Amino acid sequence: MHSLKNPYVFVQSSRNLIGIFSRLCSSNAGIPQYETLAVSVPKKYVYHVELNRPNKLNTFTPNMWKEFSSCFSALSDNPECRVVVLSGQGKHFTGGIDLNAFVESASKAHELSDVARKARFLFKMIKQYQDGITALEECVKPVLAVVHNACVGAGVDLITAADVRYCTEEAWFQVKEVDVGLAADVGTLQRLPKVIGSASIARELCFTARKLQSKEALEIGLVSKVFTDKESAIQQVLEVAETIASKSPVAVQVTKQSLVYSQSRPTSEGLEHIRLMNQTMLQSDDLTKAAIAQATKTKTEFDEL
Ligand SMILES: CC/C=C\C=C\CC(=O)SCCNC(=O)CCNC(=O)[C@H](O)C(C)(C)COP(=O)(O)OP(=O)(O)OC[C@H]1O[C@@H](n2cnc3c(N)ncnc32)[C@H](O)[C@@H]1OP(=O)(O)O
Repeated sequence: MHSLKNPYVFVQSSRNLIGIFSRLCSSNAGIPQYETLAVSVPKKYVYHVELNRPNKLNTFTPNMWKEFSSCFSALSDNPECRVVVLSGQGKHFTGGIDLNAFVESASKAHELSDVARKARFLFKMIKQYQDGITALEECVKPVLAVVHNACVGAGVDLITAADVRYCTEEAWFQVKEVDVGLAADVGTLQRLPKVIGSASIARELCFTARKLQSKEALEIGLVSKVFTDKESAIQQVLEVAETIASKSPVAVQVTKQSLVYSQSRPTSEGLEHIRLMNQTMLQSDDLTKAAIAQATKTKTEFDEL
């Protein structure tokens, strides 16, 4: 039926067109665009997310926390994305939270007259910031972080929520929060001890806010590898990402989900979780395809997930 003769059809098709048009405007050939993050696709199935406030040392603004949530949630759902490489543009990986923006946001709480209202305001703000970091952990695709130069404060919160960390020789890390009068509250205190497997070193780093150089970061297991410079780091980490992307997305994504689920739970609960996952996933075509490819020493392609 001609849409002009039927107002309902006309309204619906206009809405569809507006939806398509606004999606086209907000994306670059299907790649979502953000104000504080630059997203590109350097290899098939490999997405590269860069902190993109180089003139401000990639410091975190209120919008950046929100964009972490939207970006990593979108990548988690995007079947064309199998692995994410995370790095920073400009001189440093990140100088941590934008202290000017932070003071401005926190001072809004002081404008409220009552302690309960102030507390509720700050509770919501901290939750939103926490959600931005947790989005990396909740993204079912592996996130490989590449740190160059400074990774301060919120930067450590961010990378400890990633799956694998790499850095350059000049990189350094600092759990800076106590120096700015804060107990870190968006993930470092919870994740760093698990990531490095040493409560003693984690506590020392958090209490003293001392700088941790790349060599020591490698020794304590904060990073998997140290590269000479950023360019070679990105190039080689993209190759790691490509290897991961060539494998069954079912196998890789369920592996991440099981690792994340199990990291803070008893082994028996982790085993039950993977049992429940694999009662379904073992029926996937990927298992047969991968097994045949292994047995016949051939390559195979897996459908998008
Ligand atoms: C609810 C709370 C949630 C999360 C909380 C997170 C807490 C944190 O992130 S704590 C850590 C906060 N960050 C800092 O304390 C970093 C302090 N800065 C530095 O250590 C250094 O500036 C540097 C990042 C190592 C960079 O050094 P360098 O390359 O030598 O540049 P500078 O000359 O020092 O700085 C250039 C310019 O940037 C300004 N600046 C630096 N860091 C920040 C920041 N975090 N926020 C705002 N502005 C920052 C610095 O003041 C300089 O400004 P000029 O106007 O050019 O002087």
